[in-house]
Amino acid sequence: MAPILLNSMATVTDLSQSEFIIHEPPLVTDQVHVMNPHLETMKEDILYHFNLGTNTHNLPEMFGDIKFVCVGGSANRMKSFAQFIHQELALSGNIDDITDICEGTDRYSMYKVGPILSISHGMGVPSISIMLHELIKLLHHAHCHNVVLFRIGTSGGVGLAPGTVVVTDKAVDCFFRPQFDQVVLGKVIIRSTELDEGIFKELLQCSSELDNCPTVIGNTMCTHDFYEGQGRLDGALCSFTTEDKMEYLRKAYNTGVRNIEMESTVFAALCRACGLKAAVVCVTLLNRFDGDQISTPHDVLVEYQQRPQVLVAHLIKKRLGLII
Ligand SMILES: O=P(O)(O)O[C@H]1O[C@H](CO)[C@@H](O)[C@H]1O
Ligand SMILES: O=c1cc[nH]c(=O)[nH]1
Repeated sequence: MAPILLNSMATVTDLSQSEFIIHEPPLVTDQVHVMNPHLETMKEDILYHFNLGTNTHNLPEMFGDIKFVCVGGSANRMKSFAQFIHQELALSGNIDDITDICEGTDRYSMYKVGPILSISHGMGVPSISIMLHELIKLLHHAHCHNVVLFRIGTSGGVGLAPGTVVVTDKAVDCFFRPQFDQVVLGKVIIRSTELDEGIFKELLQCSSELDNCPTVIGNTMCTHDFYEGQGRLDGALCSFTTEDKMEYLRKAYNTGVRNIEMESTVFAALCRACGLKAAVVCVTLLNRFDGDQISTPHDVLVEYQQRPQVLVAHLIKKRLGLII
């Protein structure tokens, strides 16, 4: 059956017309678009996994000034990013006083430093997807505008030296398609994963102003698994040969894929569908043509993980007029 186009305000009845529905996003504007008419009828919205809510918290007062949101898998990374950006912006106060806004739940951690929100999202599409639904509603309830989102993460490199930062051009699925498929009421909704060209070019320019931050623009493949799903030979299961793996990686490389991680497609799709500008900035921990195990010493991995943070912090400081 041919795909049909679904605009953002289509009703559920439209879903019965096709197995495959391509979701048309709104134009990116300065507003956060929540694409859900049901929200307007709710007396209260409980952001359960953040332990926040519209009746229990003054979201505009708490978050109304947010301009940048940085997300990454690990709670510790996002805490250190909050402390790092606090120092970079030379804000007053002690970095040890930056507390987890979501401390009432252990699902995600959230830190606010001036106009920057730093949030952990766990591993994989379902985990970041839940976080993003609540984050986008939070930004909406807080009346935020002109917000840019960054995923600052780690990845496996495809034909790149370990430690290279990849700024994502297109987030692609494991068939190398720039799309995210969401099953809704038993039907597949296809959403575009195109990212904002302006921001990834700005990030590339920022990288050229930094020492020790080798950066390329490339496609990022998002998988639903770290082991077999990323063509690793070292999982508890493996159903393919070394040659099969190499052929898949070569195919990926030839379509423009330069790194592999586990959240970029849904991140790009949800941000785009809600009119938010976004960028994916992930460092490579290894070159997958050379192996599967991450055997790099811990201190080197820590330094690699800081590269996306340094790059995004540089862009934020430029945008805030703190450096020219
Ligand atoms: O570095 P983070 O953000 O955790 O992301 C990457 O690392 C995890 C796998 O180790 C996956 O979630 C992958 O996307
Ligand atoms: O190979 C890697 C490394 C980090 N994260 C991934 O998803 N894959």
